[in-house]
Amino acid sequence: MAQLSYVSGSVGLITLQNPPVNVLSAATRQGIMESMKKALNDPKVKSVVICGQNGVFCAGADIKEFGPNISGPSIVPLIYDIEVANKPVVAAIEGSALGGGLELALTCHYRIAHSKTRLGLPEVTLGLLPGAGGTQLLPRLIGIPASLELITTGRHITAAEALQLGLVDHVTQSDTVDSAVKFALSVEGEPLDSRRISKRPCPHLPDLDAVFEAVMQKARALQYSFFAQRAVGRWSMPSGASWNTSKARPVHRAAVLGLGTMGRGITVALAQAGVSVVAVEIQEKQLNEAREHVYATLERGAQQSGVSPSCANITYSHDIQAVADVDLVIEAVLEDLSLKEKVFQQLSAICKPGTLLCSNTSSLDLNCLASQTKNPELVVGMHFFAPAHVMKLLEVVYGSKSSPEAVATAMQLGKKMGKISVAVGNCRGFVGNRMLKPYIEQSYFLLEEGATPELVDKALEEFGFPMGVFRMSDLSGLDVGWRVRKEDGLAEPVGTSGQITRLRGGRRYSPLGDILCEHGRFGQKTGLGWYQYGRPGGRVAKSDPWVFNLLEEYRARLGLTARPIDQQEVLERCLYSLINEGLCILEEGFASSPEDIDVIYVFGYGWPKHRGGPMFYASMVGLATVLERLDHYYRSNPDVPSLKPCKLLRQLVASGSPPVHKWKEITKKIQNRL
Ligand SMILES: C[C@H](O)[C@H](C)C(=O)SCCNC(=O)CCNC(=O)[C@H](O)C(C)(C)COP(=O)([O-])OP(=O)([O-])OC[C@H]1O[C@@H](n2cnc3c(N)ncnc32)[C@H](O)[C@@H]1OP(=O)([O-])[O-]
Repeated sequence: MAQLSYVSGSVGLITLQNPPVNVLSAATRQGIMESMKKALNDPKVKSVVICGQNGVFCAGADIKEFGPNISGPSIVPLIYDIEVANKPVVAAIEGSALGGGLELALTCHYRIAHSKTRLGLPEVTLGLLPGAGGTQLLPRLIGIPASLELITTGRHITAAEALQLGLVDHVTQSDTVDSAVKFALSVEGEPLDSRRISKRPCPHLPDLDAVFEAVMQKARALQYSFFAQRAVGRWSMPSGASWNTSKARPVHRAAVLGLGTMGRGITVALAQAGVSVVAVEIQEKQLNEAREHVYATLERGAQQSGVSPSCANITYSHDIQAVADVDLVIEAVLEDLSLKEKVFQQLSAICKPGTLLCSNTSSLDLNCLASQTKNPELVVGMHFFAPAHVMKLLEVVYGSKSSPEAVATAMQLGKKMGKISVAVGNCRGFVGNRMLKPYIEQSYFLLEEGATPELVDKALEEFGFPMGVFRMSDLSGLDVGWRVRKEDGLAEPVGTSGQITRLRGGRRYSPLGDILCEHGRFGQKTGLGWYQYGRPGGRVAKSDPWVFNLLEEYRARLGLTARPIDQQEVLERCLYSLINEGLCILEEGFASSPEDIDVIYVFGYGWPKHRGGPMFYASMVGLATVLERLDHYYRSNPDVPSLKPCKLLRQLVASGSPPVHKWKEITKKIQNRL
């Protein structure tokens, strides 16, 4: 499970051979030990290179071996013997170097990594800590803060980040083993003491407590998120109805109406959950494309999970009558209120009594849809997030007439589909999208005042979002928001009046997004948005001089003077306005707990899990600080109501800023007064 060969005359090449990912099983450890001994005792060998077969270095200890009776040589003395070797040992790292695999590389004297390698110490995701020296070697190599972050999050890093941290000595784009052999030849005979990491003193960190506190804060956030994710299942409605007083109905057959992107994803998710699906699409071409797309997606999913595809669960039809005998319908037609109202009228007439009628709408008023039916108590929203068969979050939206049984049924179906279902009220945008509005609004205002999309996105991505607001908007499509703003009468085409106005109904408004759309810049789908992507459908965002020129002309035309804006201001204005909106939602009773809001943002909007969620983060920053900063920004932007601190925030601060799990009492008091 490890083989020694001789290359370039004096290099002993040890190849780990335990497909597919060269885990350190007993036989592999035995093979490494024997090969290393042979190489070190062979006078012809002047240096050693360790690599992995199949383009993977090593995925760590063999998890299948975990248990009381691990056989074979222990891993710790094995890798220690490498470090004390009197010939240079070079790790040729490609594919993955994870856990014990990275620890093996750390005991080598040098590390050469291919540019596509992923490295990390993921033990914490297995409930372990690195057990082969990683906790001692890593801090001595890259320092305590970076080591703590890698060990406590278990995240994988790229070769580029590893090089930047000093974790590897060289990154290659060519053949990794060749590069490592050449490197080994170049260091033969060099002194090795300075290359033995365990010999280095552990770095002294003056603010070690603060660093550990930051780690503890992440741990607290992850633990909070763990429990919040479970708390949302104990939902309640303003009427007092709740999860333990409402009985869900069984759903054996469900229909999906409208097989666009969302309808297809919902069909896949239902089929994968073992629910029999009637997939209905009136346009023949769209129906056929959907059938192929769903089949291919199920096939791919089956290959990954090893479960047989569930296509037998799905029947397709272009006739809405096909939904007559299902238990529940999920409508996913175009986001157009009048069209949806017509559909709900038809469904109410066609479906058997007791059928639940659900809409996948992302922000339209559920009460309008319910009012088109004979049984408005059977209407709820099931707001999925694209791609619907992947994203974990499901907002279950109750209208004013939705029955607790209908909510319980939708919540249970969501859970059966592998979703994290959160019950929310029927305000505009529900919870997630409603909070997104001030977040995006502030990002536009920051551009007007001097920021660039790159600066804003960098601040948000360093905070932990997978994508900053502008890259995210380019991904989801700028035309989506543009359509809503036009329907709301906000997006006036600049061409007509020639004037650019920045007030709508007495409130500050930025038409920057509208201007991009008027130029056909919808984001990735058109290849141009806040960034350029090379071609329609391109994924790699590159700065676009056109955007910088637009911002300069725009500011000049409006007499705006750009000022320096730092990352802290970006975070405060984007995140605190979002947090404030979330507190308004709590105050108005459209979410029943701060945990609901945090779970929605972590699982639906990319909020970094190690920061707990907007509400938890606000409590960590300090509610008094959030209040003070919002007051500050509102004073200088009185025409931006989303910066005005809400009553609940003031009440919480006045009550001594209690921890998140104690907010409910105060929220109830305010709601009762509403
Ligand atoms: C001492 C030390 O301090 C401590 C104590 C430790 O080291 S603890 C261990 C720490 N290491 C890990 O946590 C790494 C876990 N693995 C991965 O993250 C991924 O595998 C991968 C490396 C990124 C490749 O992903 P992939 O998508 O290309 O392939 P795959 O489908 O995932 O995996 C391909 C096949 O390899 C199996 N496999 C992968 N890693 C394994 C491991 N560490 N042990 C046993 N089997 C493993 C996996 O089950 C699958 O097998 P089968 O199902 O086909 O029979």
